Amino acid sequence: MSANLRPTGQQPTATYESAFLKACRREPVPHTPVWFMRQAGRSLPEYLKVREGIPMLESCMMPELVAEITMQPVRRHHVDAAIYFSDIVVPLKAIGIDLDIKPGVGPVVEQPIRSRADLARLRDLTPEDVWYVTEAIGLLTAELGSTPLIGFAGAPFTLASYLVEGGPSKNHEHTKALMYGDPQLWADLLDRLAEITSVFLKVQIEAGASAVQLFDSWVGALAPADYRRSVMPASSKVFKAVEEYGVPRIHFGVGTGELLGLMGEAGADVVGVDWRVPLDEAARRVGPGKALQGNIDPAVLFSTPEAVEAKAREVLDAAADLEGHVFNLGHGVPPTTDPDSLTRLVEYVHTQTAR
Ligand SMILES: O=C(O)CCc1c2[nH]c(c1CC(=O)O)Cc1[nH]c(c(CC(=O)O)c1CCC(=O)O)Cc1[nH]c(c(CC(=O)O)c1CCC(=O)O)Cc1[nH]c(c(CCC(=O)O)c1CC(=O)O)C2
Repeated sequence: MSANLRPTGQQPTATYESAFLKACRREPVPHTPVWFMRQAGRSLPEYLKVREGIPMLESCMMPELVAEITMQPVRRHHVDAAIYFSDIVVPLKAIGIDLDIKPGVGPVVEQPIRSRADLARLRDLTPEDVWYVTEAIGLLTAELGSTPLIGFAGAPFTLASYLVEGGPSKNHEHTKALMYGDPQLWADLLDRLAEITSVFLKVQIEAGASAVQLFDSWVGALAPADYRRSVMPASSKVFKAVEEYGVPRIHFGVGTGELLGLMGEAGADVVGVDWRVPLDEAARRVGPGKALQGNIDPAVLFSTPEAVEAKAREVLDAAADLEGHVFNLGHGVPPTTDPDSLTRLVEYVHTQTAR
């Protein structure tokens, strides 16, 4: 069993009692926990140094390197959780999809998936396909001590968008064309992706991840009725598949103000909110029984320290009456962020909320 779960009748572990996991469980916390999406990576000079000459997807398959990169922001910023260094397309690469992450572009799929025959290329993922994940998390849990590790995966809609478009897309035309034009093929594609994603998350939890985040980055492109009909069944399937582990499940997307209630309903314990909706209003939309994560605008990090503090104060004030709050940005750390602004932000939130 994962070291992070509370075995019945035994003393809870220090990880279980961490501020991050307590906030996810909506229990009282010693301070508001903080971590940042994309906290590892290009904003850190130490990352650029160890990644030199190693392509992104290759680096994700090198356990020692993954563990080192995952630890870097924990050491530097004193965040309350680590996030496993990987990418949402890693499980697709692991089952043999011909994709690459092109610098300055993002994930690119050589032959997009648009027909029933294409669907056959999405075979099951096995734990052996991602042996490096199990190995890296083994190294990490030893080094992290009581700091929890968050595992993550891309949600079926966002993965489908990359597969159907063949790369990053603004308007998701091919994806939506398939969703509206061939609902059965679409449902089968999302179901396939839900299976793959479920295995990928299970591998991370069984290796020692204390929480998981399902990124549906691009689902904000949909109206609520389409989300409910065409996406929610697959996302729910993923959350259900990992329910038995009892670790908090976080769900996040960008521009999802109109979907927050449904994303919670899909099976999340914690709903991630981008910067467009204040957290008190987000809590109203999500309803009781869920913690929230977010939601300072990442662009504010390029402003003065005083402006960052003022925005952080605004976020904390809006979060004052939440059942549980995990402080984060409203999306990932931009690659050119000054890392000192993140270190200062963590310290600010910790001191402002120390109880
Ligand atoms: O714009 C696009 O559609 C392409 C985005 C893109 C992806 N992987 C990518 C890129 C290229 C790039 O970032 O330049 C390629 C990618 N993924 C990653 C990196 C490292 C970095 O950001 O500097 C990079 C850049 C690679 C490089 O160093 O050259 C790592 C990554 N992706 C992701 C995560 C999980 C997290 O955010 O914490 C993490 C781990 C971060 C960590 O350990 O702290 C998640 C991810 N990857 C991806 C998405 C989809 C949407 C999005 O990026 O906004 C998402 C989910 C999200 O951020 O909402 C796809």
